[in-house]
Amino acid sequence: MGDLFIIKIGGETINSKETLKTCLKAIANSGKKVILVHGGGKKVTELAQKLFIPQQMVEGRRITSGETLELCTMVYAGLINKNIVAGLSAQKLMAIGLSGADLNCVVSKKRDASVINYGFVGDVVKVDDVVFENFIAGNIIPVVNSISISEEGDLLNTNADVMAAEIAKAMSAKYKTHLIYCFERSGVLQDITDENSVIPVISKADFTQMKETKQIADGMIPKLQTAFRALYHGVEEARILKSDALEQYFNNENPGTNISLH
Ligand SMILES: Nc1ncnc2c1ncn2[C@@H]1O[C@H](COP(=O)(O)OP(=O)(O)O)[C@@H](O)[C@H]1O
Ligand SMILES: CC(=O)N[C@@H](CCC(=O)OP(=O)(O)O)C(=O)O
Repeated sequence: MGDLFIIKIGGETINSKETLKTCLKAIANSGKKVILVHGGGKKVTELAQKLFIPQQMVEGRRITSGETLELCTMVYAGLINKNIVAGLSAQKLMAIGLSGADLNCVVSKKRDASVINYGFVGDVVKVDDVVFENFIAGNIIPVVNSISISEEGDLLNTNADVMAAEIAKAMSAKYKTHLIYCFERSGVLQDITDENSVIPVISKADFTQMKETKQIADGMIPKLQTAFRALYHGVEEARILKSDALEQYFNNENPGTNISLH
């Protein structure tokens, strides 16, 4: 079985031209098969502020009104997605930008509103592995944003970590999949104020305990939840690291935090 790297880049990475370029360069230099997944939540939050559209996040997930969904679609599936495709093109790589709606590649179901009403937020129910396989086989890097589509054809906002993990799960029947979350910190930190407190390996029990003590919070919650789920469903490796360290990762230097089922 060949290796496939599902690399997810988040808000801070996307907002910094330099960091984004470093990341894309590391992908190009690696010569590996890659699916790139991105969010961009911070850009949406910034723009929403300018447009006076109030925003609310619950455990790292955005409560998405109709107006916010429009903004998310414009930002994730438009500006950010095309910038990344252009950045890969600058590295002489062929890339195609995809939302879940394109070729119906990631189908989701609107979240049940009975406990918390998240609005137009979708949980992934189906990933079309053949669509991704065809691009990869043609040496084309799929660049997937966090807009998905429901069975009824409605666009929905999906957390980008969820998108990445679900794609990794779906591809693990054919590849040894590696789920790599790149973000702005050095890994999962024992103490959020201390960049040197990276936890090299985190287990489910550690996560549960650190969530309780609030040492792990906000956007780190979906990253770890989805990573454990992915490992449980056949993904070979899940790791959280600083975006600048992607090259070190490809050089087998084990930067950041390895997520372990045990
Ligand atoms: N223990 C922790 N270690 C590292 N980051 C943490 C931790 N707990 C909470 N976080 C927060 O999680 C954030 C990452 O989530 P998020 O902002 O959604 O990133 P991204 O946009 O890259 O997905 C970090 O910026 C940090 O503020
Ligand atoms: C439902 C939900 O929370 N969707 C996310 C999608 C973007 C995202 O996940 O962006 P980052 O990876 O940069 O955080 C949001 O709108 O913030």
